[in-house]
Amino acid sequence: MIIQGTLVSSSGTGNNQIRIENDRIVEVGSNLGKADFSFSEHCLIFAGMGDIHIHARDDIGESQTYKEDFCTASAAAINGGVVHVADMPNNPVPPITDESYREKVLHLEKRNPTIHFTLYAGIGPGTKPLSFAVPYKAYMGPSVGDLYFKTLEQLDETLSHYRGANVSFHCEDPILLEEHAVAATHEERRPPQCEVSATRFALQMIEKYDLKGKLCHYSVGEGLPLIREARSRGVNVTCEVTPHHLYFDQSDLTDQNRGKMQMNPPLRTISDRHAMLDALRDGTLDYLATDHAPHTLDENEQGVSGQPHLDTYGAFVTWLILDQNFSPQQAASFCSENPGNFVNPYVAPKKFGKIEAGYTASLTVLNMKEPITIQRKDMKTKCGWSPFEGITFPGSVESVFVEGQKVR
Ligand SMILES: O=C1C[C@@H](C(=O)O)NC(=O)N1
Repeated sequence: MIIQGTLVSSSGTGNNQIRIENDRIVEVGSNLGKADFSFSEHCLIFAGMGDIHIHARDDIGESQTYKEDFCTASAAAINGGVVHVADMPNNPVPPITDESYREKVLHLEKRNPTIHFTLYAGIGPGTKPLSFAVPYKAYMGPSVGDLYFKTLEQLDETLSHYRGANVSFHCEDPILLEEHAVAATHEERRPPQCEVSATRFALQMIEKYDLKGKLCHYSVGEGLPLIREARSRGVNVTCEVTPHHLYFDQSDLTDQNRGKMQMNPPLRTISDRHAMLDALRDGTLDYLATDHAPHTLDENEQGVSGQPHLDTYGAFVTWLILDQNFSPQQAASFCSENPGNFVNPYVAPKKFGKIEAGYTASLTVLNMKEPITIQRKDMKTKCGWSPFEGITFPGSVESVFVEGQKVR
């Protein structure tokens, strides 16, 4: 199969052709032959985009498949132009923290979703590393589910067994969360200092135990200098940012939308939001990762935290490029290459993130001249709603290729 159009990588953009055999890219060049699919100059072709922080809620124990499952998450991802995801372990009973991880992999294989899922294993009080390499997730304090630490000392003790591991941190300090538990609003119960304090501690842990660290859904401007400083000393840390922390802030909150707009960490100030946009531009933040957290609208109204975002990933990227002055090359870094680099140690023989010979033939094609108004009826996520309903993004997903197949 030959695909032709404007190819985007982190280093440049140009009209070119891609030759695909089975599920692999075998050649990129200008004269490969007659194209099977040719995309207009309004379209940008990216290496398949990856969302490395999602909650598919589908597990071997008590899962919550009334909200989502691997197949509906996969359909939502394709709708949003996402070709691989990494799934979080905070499902109810028991969250996967041990060798039962293998059973979850078998369960996933049985479901047979179209796109690739990388699975995180949880780290909780007293857990030990698995006997094979996986990415881990540590909830520093309570969020959704029971997998979390009550004190940072407990986290330190547990992490001492995970030397050298790949650990993603949910940065909210449990003691400070406790201290603010009686405040009036969700934002006040989870104030910025919870995240800043947890950031400081996570960075110490990453350095102390030589971890490959990642900070999840980063939201506070005040924490960014800590991350930059740690990196300048060689601390191995990368960071995610979500669409909600880039698009919404506390000035968007109304009495009517508080339920839908509740998540952990919460929406911050407008200056935090601008700091996140700037930090994504300057490379302090490495991944557009959604924290796709499907709950039913009723649950959100009752105070459950999290928003679904997979369906709207690609359209949101067109907003970053066309309305927020990100270059397509920057988007290729934080949507395709960096997520690919994160999962590639775990997905062999697949290889995500670039349009180059040897990589998996998964592509995301965005149409930069075809605006889309987000509507509930178009969502594929099982929870069936989007925080962006009624909002028009300036472009949309034109086409998606997953491992050599055109799926959209
Ligand atoms: O950390 C998290 C977890 C997520 C969920 O629903 O699992 N929802 C959130 O808002 N934040």
